[in-house]
Amino acid sequence: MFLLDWFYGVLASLGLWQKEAKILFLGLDNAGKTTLLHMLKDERLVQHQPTQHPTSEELSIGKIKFKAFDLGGHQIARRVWKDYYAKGALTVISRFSCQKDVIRIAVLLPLIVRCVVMSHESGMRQLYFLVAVISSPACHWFVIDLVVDAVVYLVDANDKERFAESKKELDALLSDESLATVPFLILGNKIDIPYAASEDELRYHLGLNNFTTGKGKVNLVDSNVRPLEVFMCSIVRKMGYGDGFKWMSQYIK
Ligand SMILES: Nc1nc2c(ncn2[C@@H]2O[C@H](COP(=O)(O)OP(=O)(O)OP(=O)(O)O)[C@@H](O)[C@H]2O)c(=O)[nH]1
Ligand SMILES: [Mg+2]
Repeated sequence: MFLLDWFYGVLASLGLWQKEAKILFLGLDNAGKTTLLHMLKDERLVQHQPTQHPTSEELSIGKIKFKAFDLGGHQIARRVWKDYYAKGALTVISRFSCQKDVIRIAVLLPLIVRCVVMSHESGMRQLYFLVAVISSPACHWFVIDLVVDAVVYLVDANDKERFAESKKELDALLSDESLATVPFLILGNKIDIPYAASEDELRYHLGLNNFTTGKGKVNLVDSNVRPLEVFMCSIVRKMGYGDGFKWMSQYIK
């Protein structure tokens, strides 16, 4: 009971109680994604090796579900980010999940042919997923689970030399059609370090001055505007990210 109360308390304090949120943790290597995930999971500060392979953490008690995908931030790992939010083929697969196998294959076959014809890398990635889905029901459910509710994008606010690199990756995510309506929480991490950038500085360097949608309760339902805000935080000091998650939770359906 103690565990349940504690867990409820953590999620409620982050505004995620009774929500089924699937959240991607993205950002350059060394930004603090894994540290944050484990802080959310068991409030412990753990020193991690750089993440080599995508991992996910799912916690579920009663109606509470919270699933976070921690995708590594180093250059090779960034190549798979898209696999976790791309729509298109993956969405089609999920639509036909409940049908009989024969219908599924009839629908998927033309897609497979299309993937083979597409010679570039993304065609091969889609092909890989299609084959995995057909051959394994488990894989299939894994793919369905990848519809994203929100992106938490972490930036090391102390690593000013990499702001441009971080902006480049962020811009690519923000301009991706698949994420057009997905809320973005930008966390400027490591403000416990004295020379870390200020919030204004970070906004400026990430080119977000005209794109943030406001802290607090801002109704964007009819506006066609994607929720996006910057919050500064220190994960090691357990400060700042709670406000960010509360802000984000109002936009998770
Ligand atoms: N000073 C300070 N260091 C932090 C903070 N959060 C994380 N770190 C440190 O930053 C380093 C990288 O953290 P990780 O969580 O491994 O970073 P990551 O984003 O998962 O990196 P990749 O797995 O390589 O993509 C670790 O040494 C952490 O201890 C913070 O709030 N303040
Ligand atoms: Mg990591």
